[in-house]
Amino acid sequence: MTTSPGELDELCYLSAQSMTSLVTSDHFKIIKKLGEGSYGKVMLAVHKKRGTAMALKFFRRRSTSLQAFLREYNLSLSFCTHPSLTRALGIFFSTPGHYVFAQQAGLYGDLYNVIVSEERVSEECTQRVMSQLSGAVSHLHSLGFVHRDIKPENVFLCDQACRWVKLGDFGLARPRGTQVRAVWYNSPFCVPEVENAKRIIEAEEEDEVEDIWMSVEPCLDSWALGILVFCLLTGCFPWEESTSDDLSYCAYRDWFNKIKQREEVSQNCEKYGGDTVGEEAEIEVASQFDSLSSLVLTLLRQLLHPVPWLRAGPDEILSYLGGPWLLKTEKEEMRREQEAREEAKKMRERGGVGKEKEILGRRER
Ligand SMILES: Nc1ncnc2c1ncn2[C@@H]1O[C@H](COP(=O)(O)OP(=O)(O)OP(=O)(O)O)[C@@H](O)[C@H]1O
Repeated sequence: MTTSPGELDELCYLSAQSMTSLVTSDHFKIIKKLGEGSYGKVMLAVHKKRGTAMALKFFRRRSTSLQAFLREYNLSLSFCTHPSLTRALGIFFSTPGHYVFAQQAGLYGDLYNVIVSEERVSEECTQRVMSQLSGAVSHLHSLGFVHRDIKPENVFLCDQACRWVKLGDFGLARPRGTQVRAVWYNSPFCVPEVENAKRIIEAEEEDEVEDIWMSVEPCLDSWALGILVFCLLTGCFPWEESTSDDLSYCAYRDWFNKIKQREEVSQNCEKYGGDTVGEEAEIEVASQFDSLSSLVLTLLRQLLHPVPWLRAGPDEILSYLGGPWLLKTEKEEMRREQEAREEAKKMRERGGVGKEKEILGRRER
């Protein structure tokens, strides 16, 4: 089923008729602030009659249009039915200063905190998160929407170990095919196809402004998922901005193009006969990807394809789960070996000699 923009507009029109004004404290006990954004803040609250905990999202009326508020609320309420999407709870109202709606609350912070607080998120945890996000984003895409703002701050945690995460913040989500002004911003999450918009910002100073328009397409989300995989595995960004001004991005793009060329040559050899290029020297990976396995590099080349219409969809991630995403460093190998030895020693001391070989064997596998 593909949702037409008209359906969401209709829901917004209907909900606008039943918007009520409330005094928040009459109905909710505010527990604490969960976070804030440019639009306002998000508070953890308990509904006084129902006793249930929920996130109340407050949008300043001064800076938020009613239409934008209702669009985010209705999208979250009616289309975010996947377990890894943050769903609205059917409660929305206004106060003199804010528009407010209630949403499922993630009680364990967001993915940004996980990335900055841990030296490195384990590959198991990365894969757990990415498999859930793959499903959530595919679900949104199947309904005809593109999220357009996937980043660690918008992935909320329902437990400490990221066994259940939820993508939230649908403020920028739009139906596929919507024409929007291309806006460049200084972040690796910003796709390379808006690089021209950066030139516009530069030209603005000289008053030569002509807007560039682009179509909202699912490949915007694929790019963000690729960047997120990299952030989780390495704890840092692959580059500062996805433009020709950024040396690290250029190094990635050069590596990408070399691999592509070699693949094309070898496909032609297979098709038309001739020498294969298997014995050629290995193409050196851009240095920021040094610690990643060839498996995850192949996935990243699909998601972070510089040409938007050749980018893979979010469901591509599923084909790469289960295998290694990180190269094992010598140090890690030694740590594992040491752990196995200690575990085996403990077993010996407890008299479980038979198990010792099993442990060492299991570790070596
Ligand atoms: N449903 C929720 N459950 C738990 N925490 C939430 C929830 N919604 C938002 N938060 C927290 O509040 C923060 C800000 O909310 P939100 O993601 O909606 O705005 P933002 O994208 O950071 O703001 P901006 O609009 O400026 O980009 C989040 O990073 C998260 O930590």
